[in-house]
Amino acid sequence: MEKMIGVIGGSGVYQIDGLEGAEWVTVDTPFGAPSDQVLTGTLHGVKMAFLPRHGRGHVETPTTVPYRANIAAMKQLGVTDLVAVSAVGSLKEAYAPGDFLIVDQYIDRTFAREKSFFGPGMVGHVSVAHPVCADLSAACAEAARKTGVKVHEGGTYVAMEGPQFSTKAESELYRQWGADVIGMTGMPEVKLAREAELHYACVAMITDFDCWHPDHDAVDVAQVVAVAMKNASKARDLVAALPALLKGAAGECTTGCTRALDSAIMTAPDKRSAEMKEKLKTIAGRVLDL
Ligand SMILES: CSC[C@H]1O[C@H](OP(=O)(O)O)[C@H](O)[C@@H]1O
Ligand SMILES: Nc1ncnc2[nH]cnc12
Repeated sequence: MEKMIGVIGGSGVYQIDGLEGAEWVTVDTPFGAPSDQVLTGTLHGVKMAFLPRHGRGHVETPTTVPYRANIAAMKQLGVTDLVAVSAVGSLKEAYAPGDFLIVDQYIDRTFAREKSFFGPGMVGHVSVAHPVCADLSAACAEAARKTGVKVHEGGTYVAMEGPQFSTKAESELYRQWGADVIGMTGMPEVKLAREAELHYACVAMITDFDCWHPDHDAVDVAQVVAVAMKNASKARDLVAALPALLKGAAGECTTGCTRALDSAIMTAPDKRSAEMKEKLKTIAGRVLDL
């Protein structure tokens, strides 16, 4: 299978540069329309697809981002490796605004989102014990280092519902849990990417110390946006460095991302709904007898 790199851009990252044959394409999926059109093209000989998570102009809230449609659209276009870029707050003194952190664990505190492609008539359970692709994450760390930013490899992302920022008590609680950064969109994106058997990595761009910090009375959107805008050019440089690091055929990884569905589906073959089979053709066709 040919490798295709997908990028989901977060706050401040609404486009990527330098694509050959760049074209915004409309994609429809059985899970609805994604946040926006998808920018497709080729970068240094590798096929690319870029989707702004909140839509161009930042229209979708963290709750209304159509996570399932976004992942399904990437899968339909042939994306094999998906890199998520997200603005986050820091929960530790050592992670300063302007630094990048390559996420390797999550705590899911979201509660108002569709979190699975599966459902009645096709019940499926994948493992997210190791939620990101270790190989793609290592490539992202390498690409990030090439841009000159300070990179932290590995860290836990608390996904909160939002859209309000945390209370100080919540922020202190997450720090006690040992979490490293906080954002509003990491979940269920990473879970859905696993269900879709994509290699997925998350590049967290630190924009602020959350409200726990003695120098921050509260998180200030103007400051977050200012840092996000400054980080955005580094994020685009990181994306530009990825094709050279990932070139080659798509394939299996040390995490087992492309085998996630091997034993995930519980529903007996004669009880699987025809409607669900049709809906899940692109996501789970590999393991469904279609
Ligand atoms: C502008 S701060 C809050 C907003 O920024 C982050 O979005 P994304 O992860 O898409 O970069 C955060 O999760 C909130 O949605
Ligand atoms: N402090 C914070 N809390 C939640 N999401 C964020 N995104 C950027 N900074 C954040």
